[in-house]
Amino acid sequence: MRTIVVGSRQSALALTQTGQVIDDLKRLAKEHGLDYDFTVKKIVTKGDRILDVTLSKVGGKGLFVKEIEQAMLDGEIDMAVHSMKDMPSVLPEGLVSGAVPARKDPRDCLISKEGATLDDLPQGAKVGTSSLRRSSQLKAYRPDLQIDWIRGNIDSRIRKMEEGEFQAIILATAGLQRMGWEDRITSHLPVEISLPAVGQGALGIECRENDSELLHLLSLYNDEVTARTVAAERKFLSELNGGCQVPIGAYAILKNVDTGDSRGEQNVIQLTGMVGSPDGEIILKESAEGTDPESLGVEVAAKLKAKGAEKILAQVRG
Ligand SMILES: NCc1[nH]cc(CCC(=O)O)c1CC(=O)O
Repeated sequence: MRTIVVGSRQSALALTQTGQVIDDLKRLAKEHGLDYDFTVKKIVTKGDRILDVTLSKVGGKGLFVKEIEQAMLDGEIDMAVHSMKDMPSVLPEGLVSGAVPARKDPRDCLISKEGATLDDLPQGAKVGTSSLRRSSQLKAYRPDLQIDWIRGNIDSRIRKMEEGEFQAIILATAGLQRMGWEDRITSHLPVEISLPAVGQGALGIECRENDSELLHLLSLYNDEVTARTVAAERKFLSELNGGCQVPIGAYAILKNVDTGDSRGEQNVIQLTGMVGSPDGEIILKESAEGTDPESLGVEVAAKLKAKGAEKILAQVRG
C-alpha cells in the first residue's frame, strides 16, 4: 500500500485543512476501492518565519508555498493543500493542480468584541486587517474608521482584538469555518461591500505532473463549479499581474441562464473584479458573463484597465 506524504505549513489553519482534505481523500479512495495511506510532513516557509513585517514588504507572492513546492519536486512530499488565495498563478515546471475541492463561504467577516456589525461600529473605531483589498473597500464604505495593520495567524489576531488592541478585525469566513470557530463571527460582509480575494474560500491541491496514480485519486475530488469560477478569478488576477498583496478582489459564480433558443439552459459564469486605491477614494468595479473562464478573466481585466486600474496598481507597487 502506498503512503502519500502530504506537506503542510505548521499553522493551525494549514494543518487543519490538510487534515480535512486527507479525511475526504481517504473516504473517496475507499469508495473507489483504492488503498492509500496518508501522512503529514510539516514544512516551515519563509512567510511563517517573517511575521513582524507587513507581507507586501517581503514580497507576498508565493511566500508560503515556495519551500513546499521544492520539497515536492525533490520527492520529499507527494502533494500539498494550499489556500487558493495564497497560491501563485504560475506553478513551477513539473507541478500541477490536481484538484480544486468545493469552495466554502467566500465572504469576509467581522469579529468585534461588543458584537457590533460593520454598520454599528462606533465612529473612528480601530479595525485590524492585513490586506490592502480589505482596507481599501472598508475605507470606501466607512471613511471614518481607523484601519490598522494586524499580522499573525487567525488565533493571534483574535487574541489581539480581545486584548483591546482593536475594536474589530476582518477575516475570511472560510478560515474560521475550517477551524470550527464560526461562532466567533459577528457579521458577514456582503460581497457588494467587500469583494473577496481571488480564490478566497477555496483550496488548491498541488502534486507532481507525473504522479498519475495520485492524479487519478485527486480527479475524483475536483469540484467542477469551483474549478471553473476560481479559474476565471485567477486569470483576471494574472492579467493585472496581481499577487495576494494588492488591492484587487474578484468573485465569480455560476448561473443557469436560459438562452431562449435551442441551446436551452447554459451554465454561465458571472465574474466581478475590483481594483481599489489604498485610501479607498477610488473603487473600480466591473462585471461580465461568459462560458469560458479564461476569456472572461481577460475581459473583466481589460474593462478595469480601460478605467485606469493599472495606474492605481503602479502607485501601490511603486
Ligand atoms: N491570507 C491569509 C489566509 N489565507 C487563507 C485564509 C483563509 C481563508 C481562505 O481559505 O480563503 C487566510 C486568512 C484570512 O484571510 O483571514
